[in-house]
Amino acid sequence: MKYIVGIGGMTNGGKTTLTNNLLKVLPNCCVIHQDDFFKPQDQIAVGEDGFKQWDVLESLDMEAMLSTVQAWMSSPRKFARAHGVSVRLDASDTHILILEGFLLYSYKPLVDLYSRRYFLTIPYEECKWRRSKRSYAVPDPPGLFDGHVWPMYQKYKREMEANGVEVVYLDGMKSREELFHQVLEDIQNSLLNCS
Ligand SMILES: Nc1ncnc2c1ncn2[C@@H]1O[C@H](COP(=O)(O)OP(=O)(O)OP(=O)(O)O)[C@@H](O)[C@H]1O
Ligand SMILES: NC(=O)c1ccc[n+]([C@@H]2O[C@H](CO)[C@@H](O)[C@H]2O)c1
Ligand SMILES: [Mg+2]
Repeated sequence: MKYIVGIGGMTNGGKTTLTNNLLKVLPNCCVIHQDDFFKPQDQIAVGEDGFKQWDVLESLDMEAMLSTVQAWMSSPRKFARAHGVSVRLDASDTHILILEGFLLYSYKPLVDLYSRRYFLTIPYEECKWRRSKRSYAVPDPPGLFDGHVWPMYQKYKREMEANGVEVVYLDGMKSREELFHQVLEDIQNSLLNCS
């Protein structure tokens, strides 16, 4: 069985942390990070607001991300081997793929491929605080969070809800451990229901 999990949601919600914890324990589990598909800086549009528009879908090479997902779908075993993931030879033959990123549910060709879509959220103040402590490959210019990051987050979330995309909301204020156990248990239950 092939099982695709989305760990999506807002910037600094804890997506990468949760994903890395799940990867340590889930068998036959590969990962694709959406952040690896950002276009080069010179291809990022500058908005009327003067900010580079990093937080829009057009700043990501989603076709390339989709191709990578399709490569996993056509042969999870080969994909795992190529990415250094050890494959267990047990009877169930379940293969899991985690897609991790901030705009997972806004690109139509991917939306229906998920078996389960998680969406991490934290309050505005916490998000702004966590983000201010981070250093990205391209540092945030002053005002980017309120001028671009937060409004784009709200816009895409509104669209996702309007489109009726079903997600499991996760409270990113819970501890790392609690989130890990909650999601692991949920994935295990959902896998049992699928098989
Ligand atoms: N459950 C948690 N409670 C408190 N802090 C957390 C929790 N999970 C992650 N963090 C911290 O919050 C910050 C963001 O975490 P992480 O990088 O996992 O988020 P992300 O959603 O992947 O963010 P990005 O938008 O940069 O991809 C990090 O400093 C991390 O250590
Ligand atoms: N990874 C990058 O190239 C990059 C560059 C500039 C900004 N970002 C930020 O990453 C977040 C998603 O994880 C988004 O909010 C981007 O602003 C990433
Ligand atoms: Mg991350």
